[in-house]
Amino acid sequence: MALVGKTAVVTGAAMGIGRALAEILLENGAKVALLDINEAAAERPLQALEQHFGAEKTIFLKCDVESEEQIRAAFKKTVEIFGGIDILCNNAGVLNETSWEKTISINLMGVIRGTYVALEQMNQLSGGRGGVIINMASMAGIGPLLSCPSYTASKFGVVGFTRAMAAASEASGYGIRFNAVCPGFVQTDLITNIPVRLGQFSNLAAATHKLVDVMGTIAVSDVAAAALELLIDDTKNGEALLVLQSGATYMQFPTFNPTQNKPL
Ligand SMILES: NC(=O)C1=CN([C@@H]2O[C@H](COP(=O)(O)OP(=O)(O)OC[C@H]3O[C@@H](n4cnc5c(N)ncnc54)[C@H](O)[C@@H]3O)[C@@H](O)[C@H]2O)C=CC1
Ligand SMILES: CCCCCC(=O)CC\C=C/C=C/C=C/[C@@H](O)[C@@H](O)CCCC(=O)O
Repeated sequence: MALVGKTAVVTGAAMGIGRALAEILLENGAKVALLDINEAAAERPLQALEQHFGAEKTIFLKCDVESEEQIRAAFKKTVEIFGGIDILCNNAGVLNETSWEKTISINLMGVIRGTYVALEQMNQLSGGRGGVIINMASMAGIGPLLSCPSYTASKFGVVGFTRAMAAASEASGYGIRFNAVCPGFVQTDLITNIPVRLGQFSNLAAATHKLVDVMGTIAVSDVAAAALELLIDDTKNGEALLVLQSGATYMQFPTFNPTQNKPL
């Protein structure tokens, strides 16, 4: 899908990966609604984006992805201003093993909430224009990260939800592609103060730091470039794209043959 003239919504867009997603969308000609719970953090980046791409190309909307009401209001405003929604990047996320219910509510339920509300605007079966939904998962959505079981569960959930929605959309004719991005460690605030974020698993902080050292970190622009590939390539649906220092790789998952009741 060519991005020129399209409208995108990015959650968690005030900083980190979300901000980079907004930037690459704008660079490729899309209009972007930046949603975030943290209005103050969005102020400067928004000004910079407005200066660079034009104030008419961006809008900031304060939105907590834990609230279906706030998501619906933000999407409604986006449609009023930009005329529709073609792209949703469900990116907002936290790492907080102490508040594990909040971690699931933001990282997994936030993706599901955002997707279901977006369907009301995007689904071709209900008058929408179709489009693409990108869900920000993690490498921890493919293989478990020992120090953060709840975060891992949330990201496994995001990958599973994305693959199931891709199949549902294809079978039903929503006209929407669904893909997940699965980065390794990325240089953002989320990987600072790791022991505090790990809560009862803080004893495993050293093992996690060692993993960061071994794997290295990637830049937010690497993640945005991988997401761009999934946005523009119309053949990609139900993919989980692993993004590491060595490059991006499409994950292969085991398939199951129900007639033989065994893996293929
Ligand atoms: N940094 C990393 O190493 C990796 C991050 N990810 C994922 O990428 C996504 C973005 O993370 P980063 O940019 O690294 O984190 P970050 O902490 O730099 O940015 C997260 C953004 O989400 C916003 N946010 C948090 N809770 C929210 C809520 N309830 N509603 C709306 N916005 C909310 C924050 O205000 C912030 O602007 C997350 O889903 C994270 O799990 C995935 C793999 C690796
Ligand atoms: C402090 C954690 C930040 C989490 C932010 C992320 O989403 C980054 C995830 C990055 C890497 C995940 C790696 C998972 C690897 C496992 O599947 C396994 O291959 C490694 C097992 C060893 C271990 O868990 O230490």
